[in-house]
Amino acid sequence: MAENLNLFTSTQAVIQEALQKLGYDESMYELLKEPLRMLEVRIPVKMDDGSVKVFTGYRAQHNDAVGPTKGGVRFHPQVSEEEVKALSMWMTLKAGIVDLPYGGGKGGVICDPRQMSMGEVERLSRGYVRATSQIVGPTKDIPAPDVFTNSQIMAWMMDEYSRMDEFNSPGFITGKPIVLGGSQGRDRATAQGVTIVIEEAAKRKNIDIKGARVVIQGFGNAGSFLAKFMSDLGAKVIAISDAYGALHDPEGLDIDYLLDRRDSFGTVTTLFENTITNQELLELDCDILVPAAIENQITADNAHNIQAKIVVEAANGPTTTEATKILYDRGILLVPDVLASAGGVTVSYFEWVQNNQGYYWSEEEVNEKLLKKMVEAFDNVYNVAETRNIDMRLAAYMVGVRKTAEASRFRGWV
Ligand SMILES: NC(=O)C1=CN([C@@H]2O[C@H](COP(=O)(O)OP(=O)(O)OC[C@H]3O[C@@H](n4cnc5c(N)ncnc54)[C@H](O)[C@@H]3O)[C@@H](O)[C@H]2O)C=CC1
Ligand SMILES: O=C(O)CCC(=O)C(=O)O
Repeated sequence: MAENLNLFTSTQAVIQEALQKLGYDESMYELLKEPLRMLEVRIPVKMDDGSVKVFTGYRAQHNDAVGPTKGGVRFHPQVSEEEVKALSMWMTLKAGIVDLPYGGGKGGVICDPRQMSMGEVERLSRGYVRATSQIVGPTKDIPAPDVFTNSQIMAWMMDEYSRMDEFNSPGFITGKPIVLGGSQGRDRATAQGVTIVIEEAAKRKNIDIKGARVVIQGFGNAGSFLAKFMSDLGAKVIAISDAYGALHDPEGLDIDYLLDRRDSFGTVTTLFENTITNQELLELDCDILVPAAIENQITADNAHNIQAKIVVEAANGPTTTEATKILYDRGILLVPDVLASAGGVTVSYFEWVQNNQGYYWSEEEVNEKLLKKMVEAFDNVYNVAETRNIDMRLAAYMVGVRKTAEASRFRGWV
């Protein structure tokens, strides 16, 4: 039978298993198997050549029993309704795992910002906010950056919302530039969180980070900061990649040089000739493999060939359910996305708290609070996995779904 590559239905299956293991009945699954709200919008944008292009966008709100929904907005050609739904469900799980007062939300627009001018991207970003304005807001649903969106786009979105609201609303969105109320450390928070869980996982597997061989797929916000942090800790980053190919040097790549040369979409390999493919990168001999780009990269087709001892998912959904089982059976420790990449939303929460109180923290304060949250979350999930003899993904779903399930129960929804 063909492997299930559908992110939405495969997420549903793990949520169902997690709820069963926690002792909830079928009605809880009925509530949590889909987002409570899903808005599809069409956004007309005046292009630079005078034509009008109409883009399709989405915003999914999985569950708001705990608090406002929260999650990034993705600008990518492969965005789809089902992908956005799955991403919103993963945000609920992340918020539960790091214990934030949020439910999960997520948005996306089908577009390729790499082929658009800055002006076109600005008009699209403002159009997205106008189109979704009825369901988003600082106490309803708080967007943030994701694939191919960044702090400049957050600034335009915040400005558009503030103009409509006739009020400066920094808490409407996170991942903003610091001068507009962004938090210290948000730009590197996802990678910082991934670094913390890599250190925790390495301890469990008796791997010394100093000298460990690390392979990273993706060289954008998550992947590039991670490469820097890993090489600063003395690891050898032997391969990195972007959408066009991968660079490999068994002696270790010069990360500072590559950071200097990459563009704002995380592209760098196009400057080199001796590249390998993203698929070859995943199967390289290494200690730690970090998929930090897109979904469905480790599947039943290549899971048997993964040589890493630890796989840490910085990206959302890079490993299929079947591949998760194969890696588990092979004794490879997989730290799942909903735990590993939760550093981003954690510091987004810190940003929102700072916006709400109008008092801003130092980078040391942010880092200290992030470290505490991530270590606690890792311990929690790891212990559930060990005690129950299950893989860390199922354990993370059990930890992550509980808060929303309980809040829904207390509210009398189920
Ligand atoms: N930015 C954040 O705070 C967070 C990001 N994530 C996840 O991390 C992953 C990467 O996100 P960011 O680094 O923010 O995005 P980004 O837009 O900064 O970088 C994306 C990277 O992926 C590469 N890429 C794009 N399409 C690809 C393809 N088809 N094959 C191989 N590589 C491809 C790009 O070339 C780029 O290097 C995504 O799954 C995202 O959802 C998760 C949590 C938070
Ligand atoms: O920072 C946030 O609020 C959300 C980050 C996000 O979209 C994610 O973790 O996938």
